[in-house]
Amino acid sequence: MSIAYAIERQLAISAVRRACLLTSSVFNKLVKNETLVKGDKSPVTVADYSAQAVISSMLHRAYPNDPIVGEEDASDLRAESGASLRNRIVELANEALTAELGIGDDADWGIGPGSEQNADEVLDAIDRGRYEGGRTGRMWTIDPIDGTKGFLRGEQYAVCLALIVDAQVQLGVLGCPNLPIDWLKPDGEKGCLFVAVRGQGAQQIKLSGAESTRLTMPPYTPSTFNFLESVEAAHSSHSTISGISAIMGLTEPPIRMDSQAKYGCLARGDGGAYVRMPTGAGYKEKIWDHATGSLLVTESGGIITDSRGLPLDFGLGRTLGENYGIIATVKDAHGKLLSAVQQVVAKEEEPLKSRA
Ligand SMILES: Nc1ncnc2c1ncn2[C@@H]1O[C@H](COP(=O)(O)O)[C@@H](OP(=O)(O)O)[C@H]1O
Ligand SMILES: [Mg+2]
Ligand SMILES: [Mg+2]
Ligand SMILES: [Mg+2]
Repeated sequence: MSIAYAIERQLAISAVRRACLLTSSVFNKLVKNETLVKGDKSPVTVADYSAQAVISSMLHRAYPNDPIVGEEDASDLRAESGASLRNRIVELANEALTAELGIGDDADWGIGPGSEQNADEVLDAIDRGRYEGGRTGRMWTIDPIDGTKGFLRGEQYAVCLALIVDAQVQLGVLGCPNLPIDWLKPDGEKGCLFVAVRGQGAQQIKLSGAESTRLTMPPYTPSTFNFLESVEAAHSSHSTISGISAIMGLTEPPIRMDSQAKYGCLARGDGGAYVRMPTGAGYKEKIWDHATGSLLVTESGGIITDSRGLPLDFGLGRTLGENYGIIATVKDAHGKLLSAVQQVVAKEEEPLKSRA
């Protein structure tokens, strides 16, 4: 009997691993003019673009009909003003696609020496991520660097890839080059891959090789329970989370970390819950920021919902639509956490209501 998504899993691990090698090598060489500011004021670097090109090219060679929802697009690079950035991205993508890795599960996906692409092919690979998403069919979603701000600070970031079929995440791979393999040894080996397949559990694999560990969240223990939250206060309200912590009577401070590395840490028990609460009206969470992480949560013994207790809906397009907030934790803590979240939200809404 064949195991569901076995080929896709191997391909996804291989693609994320190559993209991680690219991003970590770029970090050491990044120069000032290799970062752009996008329309929404967020940063994007040559590493984001070239990592998306690498993953998208590998997916396309194996599954040419699968659409891709990718965070980045190549419009700024096609302009004349983008020429030097474009050349650098083509060079980086080709370096990553043609490298010989020599790691066991990096099977031959039609890449390796001799598989260079020209500039048009690289830009087209990036632009294959323009798919609008939706309720039916197969699609991949890529966040080539999640936590670009963390990446630029030399802190945590994640390369994220997920396969969604009929609005359900079936497979997710997260690459975290700067994350210690063992949280208790912060100066030890860094570089983790987190992998989950629906119904098949979640694992951590070393970025440097094949060694893997199965992940299970520990049971709820109030004395040690703590939150994982964004570093960027603009992405998730720190004050709401401290209110939730007070209601639950928790004493441990939150761990601040950029990117979906938070989901990887949650799945392996480094942190009790990942809570993300909106800071202002209007921002819609993107599917590539949560697809992989949500499967890591459910496959390691957790539950993930929005702040009203509703499941995240990956069938609405490129965003999670009106989902409000993200609440992810081990099964036996989710009810308590959700009730604390709702109390804080109600309290925060009181002054608004009395003014109305
Ligand atoms: N106002 C906002 N509210 C919530 N998330 C936001 C936001 N502005 C940007 N983001 C998202 O937050 C992600 C980083 O999450 P975190 O804060 O957990 O590290 C960004 O991913 P990118 O870095 O891929 O652009 C971006 O998609
Ligand atoms: Mg971004
Ligand atoms: Mg992101
Ligand atoms: Mg990103």
